Amino acid sequence: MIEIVVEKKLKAYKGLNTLQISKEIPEGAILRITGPSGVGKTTLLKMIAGLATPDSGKIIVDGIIWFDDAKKINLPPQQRHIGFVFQDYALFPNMTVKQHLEYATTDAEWINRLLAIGMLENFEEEKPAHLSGGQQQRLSVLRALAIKPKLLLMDEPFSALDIKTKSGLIMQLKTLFAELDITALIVSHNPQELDGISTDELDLEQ
Ligand SMILES: Nc1ncnc2c1ncn2[C@@H]1O[C@H](COP(=O)(O)OP(=O)(O)OP(=O)(O)O)[C@@H](O)[C@H]1O
Repeated sequence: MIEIVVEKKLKAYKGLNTLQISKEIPEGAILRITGPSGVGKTTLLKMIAGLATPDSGKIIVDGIIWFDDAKKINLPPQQRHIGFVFQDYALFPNMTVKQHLEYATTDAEWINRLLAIGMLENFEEEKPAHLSGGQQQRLSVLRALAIKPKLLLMDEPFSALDIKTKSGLIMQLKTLFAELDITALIVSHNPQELDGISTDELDLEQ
């Protein structure tokens, strides 16, 4: 169970906007996060990952306090064991596809399974510059999964994929999430994209 009650002032088109979130997310949930551009979807994921700091509130995951401003607790990102798929992929330019995954895990069998899920088996020696946008995006998803996170944060993770590739990948992820007990928070603009996989929705209004 993830309990989030946070506030953060964000720069807005006109002045400041306060992002207010209050949400309980059960273990194993697949939460779709929606809302207009600039409302704070990425900022929410970053606050959960420990990459941005709320102005006030609490983030409690499985009974462990990750953030509590009153108690002055703010767990560093590396202690949160989160998988993060960044909107801009954030790949390492000098690492091959395989090295991205080896950086996260030493389990060769797991790496091979991930490469198959991402349809990147024939590209394992390539660096990001030699991959298509969709291949780069799939690599960023695989890298986030490589550590077998209990919590996976994905920021528009399918935006560069064609419909067929996307639905194939989503179905494989659904199986994997259940197998690994992953709770996933997915920012998605496309209304139909997560049909049949998402279990809950958080709509951030402006
Ligand atoms: N650390 C920060 N402190 C204050 N404001 C911030 C911070 N980080 C981002 N912002 C501002 O908060 C707003 C929300 O940004 P964010 O990237 O979270 O939006 P988003 O909902 O993910 O948008 P998009 O759908 O366009 O990706 C932006 O106006 C941004 O400039």
